[in-house]
Amino acid sequence: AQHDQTLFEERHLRYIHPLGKGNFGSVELCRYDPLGDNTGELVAVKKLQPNKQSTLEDFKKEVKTLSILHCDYIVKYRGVCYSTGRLSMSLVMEYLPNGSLIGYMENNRHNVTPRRMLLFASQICKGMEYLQTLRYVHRDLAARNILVASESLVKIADFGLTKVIPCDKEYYRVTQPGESPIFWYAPESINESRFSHKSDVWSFGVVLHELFCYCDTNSNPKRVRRMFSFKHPSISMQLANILKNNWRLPAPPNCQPKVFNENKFLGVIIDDKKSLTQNMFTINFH
Ligand SMILES: CC(C)(Nc1nc(-c2c[nH]c3ncc(Cl)cc23)ncc1F)C(=O)NCC(F)(F)F
Repeated sequence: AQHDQTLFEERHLRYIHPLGKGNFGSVELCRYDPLGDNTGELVAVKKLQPNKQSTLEDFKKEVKTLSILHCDYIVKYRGVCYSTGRLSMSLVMEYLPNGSLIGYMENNRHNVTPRRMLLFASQICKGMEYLQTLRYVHRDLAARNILVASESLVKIADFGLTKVIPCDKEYYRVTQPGESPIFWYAPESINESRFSHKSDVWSFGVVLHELFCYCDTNSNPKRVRRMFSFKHPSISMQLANILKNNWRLPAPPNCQPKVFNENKFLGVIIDDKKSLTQNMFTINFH
């Protein structure tokens, strides 16, 4: 039978070091080295950490989701690795050495121009537009979940919270919201645990803010974010209230007027009536 490229044998998977903890699992850098001569390729391996929130079922859904996504702006699925005895499985993805957008923006602050930020934003938009055509809602769109493939390419990653919108509805209601990143949540997600393409558009607006703040957690967003970072009923109630009173994220420091003016990002309110790419293309890139 033709060799299955998506099946990784555990015995050839060499652990190198941890990459980080995502939704429902930890991701490690490994080298898949069947020849045993260190010429194998580097891969990011996500191991399921079964706990109260996450189950093998959820993990299998995440694997299934990533395996059918084929888009330049989404981290590539490489395959799965079943551990001996098939007690658990791991998700194997391409490894991008530049890491997440947060670290990249902090380390490359001086040579990332607003033009490059807009390029990154438009790529995230196209990745999200692709997800939307398949009726997927990411639910955790944030700069920490964007990977930098090169100085001119970023990719969306961490599909641990991604859900498919049922055909007869326009939104997905979450039953037991776990540790929620409420700073990135649209009002209806905070108040009713409702998620849709529109709530992804809202999160995209927060990612724009992160981008134009160079993902600098020390600027005002840090104070704002610290107010909302931990999930606490009164905190999410507070956030819901000030959003209801039309508070919005302040302009990023030294952000040009053409990008942010009158409390509107990029000259337009990120209009949740349109798809992400339409939003992006109503913004005239210079
Ligand atoms: C949970 C995990 C591991 N965290 C990190 N991944 C990588 C990291 C660096 N290179 C990578 N290549 C592939 C993948 Cl899946 C992750 C990385 N670098 C730093 C991280 F904290 C992650 O998935 N974060 C979302 C992402 F950064 F990927 F958008």
